[in-house]
Amino acid sequence: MTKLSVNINKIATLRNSRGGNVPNLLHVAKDIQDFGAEGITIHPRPDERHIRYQDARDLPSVVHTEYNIEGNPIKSFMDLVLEVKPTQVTLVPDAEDAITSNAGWDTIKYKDFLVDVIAEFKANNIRTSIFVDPISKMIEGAAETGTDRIELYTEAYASEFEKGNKDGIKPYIEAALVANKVDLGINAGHDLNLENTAYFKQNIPNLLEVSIGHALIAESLYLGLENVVQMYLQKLK
Ligand SMILES: CC(=O)[C@@H](O)[C@H](O)COP(=O)(O)O
Ligand SMILES: NCC(=O)COP(=O)(O)O
Repeated sequence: MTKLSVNINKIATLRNSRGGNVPNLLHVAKDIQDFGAEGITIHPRPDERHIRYQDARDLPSVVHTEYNIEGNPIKSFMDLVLEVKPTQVTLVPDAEDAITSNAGWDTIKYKDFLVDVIAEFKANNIRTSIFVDPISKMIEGAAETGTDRIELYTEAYASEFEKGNKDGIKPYIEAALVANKVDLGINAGHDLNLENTAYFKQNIPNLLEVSIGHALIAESLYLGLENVVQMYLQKLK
């Protein structure tokens, strides 16, 4: 069984573009869970361009499934996560000015740093996951940090899949086999969508969770537009 955690960053992007509270992030998070999703993911960035730190504090009032907070463990992020105490924290080594996450951790170079950060979160009963590329030695390095899980960075898979190359899954299968061997739980995410998610799931042994945001929100617009346009036409009769 693979859990779906919906990343709601893009709902906050849309809300922030007008300065008001439409769409209402808490309402959307509540609906997503009512519709069956098993988790809510957010990735507050230091510039708060989408999720604000206050959103992270407000969401526990409605999130009754798994609450996953992703981000680079700079001091303000660590303080926030330790205050909010989500189900899971996913550590992502993204630069402050990155448009989106664009690489996994070098778990060998940053081992000592990761060991300390992970120990602090685990001491506070927060499950830990670290974002990694599908490279065997990075998975083995992840196991040395004490993390509970890894999140496989799926951008490369998604981009190969879009080109029609299903072999893009191969490094992920190898990485998953290593993770299984060293007893790390496996999550995955980034650019997963309605086209490529099933094939990924079918091929990755013991995939515990996927977090999906950008495509899922875009697909919700595509699939919901006809209904809403028809509803407006009714109003205008
Ligand atoms: C780690 C990861 O892949 C996601 O958190 C993704 O980076 C979403 O963040 P943005 O919505 O800011 O692109
Ligand atoms: N961890 C990945 C995530 O939360 C969503 O990534 P994306 O679907 O927005 O690319």
